[in-house]
Amino acid sequence: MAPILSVRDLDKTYDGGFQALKSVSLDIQEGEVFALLGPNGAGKTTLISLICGLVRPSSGSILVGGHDALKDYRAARQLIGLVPQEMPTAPFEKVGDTVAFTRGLFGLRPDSNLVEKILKDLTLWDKRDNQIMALSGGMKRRLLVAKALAHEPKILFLDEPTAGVDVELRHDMWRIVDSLKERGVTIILTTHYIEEAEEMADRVGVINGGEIILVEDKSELMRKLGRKVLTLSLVEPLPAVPDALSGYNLELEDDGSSLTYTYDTQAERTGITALLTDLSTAGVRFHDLQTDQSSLEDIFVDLVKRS
Ligand SMILES: Nc1ncnc2c1ncn2[C@@H]1O[C@H](COP(=O)(O)OP(=O)(O)OP(=O)(O)O)[C@@H](O)[C@H]1O
Repeated sequence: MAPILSVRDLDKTYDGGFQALKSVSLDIQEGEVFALLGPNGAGKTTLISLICGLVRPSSGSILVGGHDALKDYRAARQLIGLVPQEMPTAPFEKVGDTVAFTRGLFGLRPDSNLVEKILKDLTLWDKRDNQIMALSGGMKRRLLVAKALAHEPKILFLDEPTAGVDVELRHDMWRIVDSLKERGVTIILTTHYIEEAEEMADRVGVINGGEIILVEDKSELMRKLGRKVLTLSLVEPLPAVPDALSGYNLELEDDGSSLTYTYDTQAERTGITALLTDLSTAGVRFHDLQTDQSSLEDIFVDLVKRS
């Protein structure tokens, strides 16, 4: 199936001469949740702004649902909902009105049933007659989602949806994303929270210095994440790994005083029980042991450093 969003060789150099994006290519499939991770200034907002038509690319192409985002801007933009980080609307406007108005901006007929449904889904229905300024921070975040959904987009961009919010609202937002995904909405979110990508994404992309340095299925990343290291502090240092233990993925460290065993937590058998038995048979004694797990965060930090 053709991707719902296709970005090719996208470059963006801002007026001052700063190159914020370098030859970015990315395909997003319909219905997937894609998390774009990157440190501050990596180019995440620039990429979203280009796709949403808020900023013009220096070169490259963007196809949204088959429409050229530059030549056929209106058709492309109609398919996109954008949830920005900040509330840009007037504080005196009423919650229900602002959602209805946003729909109108896309040239669509008023649809009070749809507005009601969106507000109910986002638990804002009770607040429909409140002014925006009377909403809590969490409600304002939900209103941003409601506004972005008012024209029934097929693709929803969430720019840092849970930056600076409490745990409860973060989980709320995850549930909202889940229910949108169930309805077939394609979701692209930027986040600094690796945990968020782990929780929600089908695929993860990492951007750094304006370049996409990795795009991978989350399950594949989780497989890497599943690596664990068992470190045994030995009673007597060893000059080499005993031959009897050569079948294990073992390494000697700290001048032979610790032995590390790397294993896959997702594997059916970790091999730990057998290893401990074989260590005992080989007369290798230890006085302490610990396990460490590489997190997606470690992988991310490592990738960004290397690039
Ligand atoms: N209008 C602009 N003019 C010049 N440079 C800009 C402009 N907008 C962004 N930049 C620069 O482009 C780079 C990428 O910025 P961008 O906002 O896309 O990063 P980001 O990944 O979204 O960062 P953050 O996580 O901090 O939001 C930064 O170095 C930024 O200073």
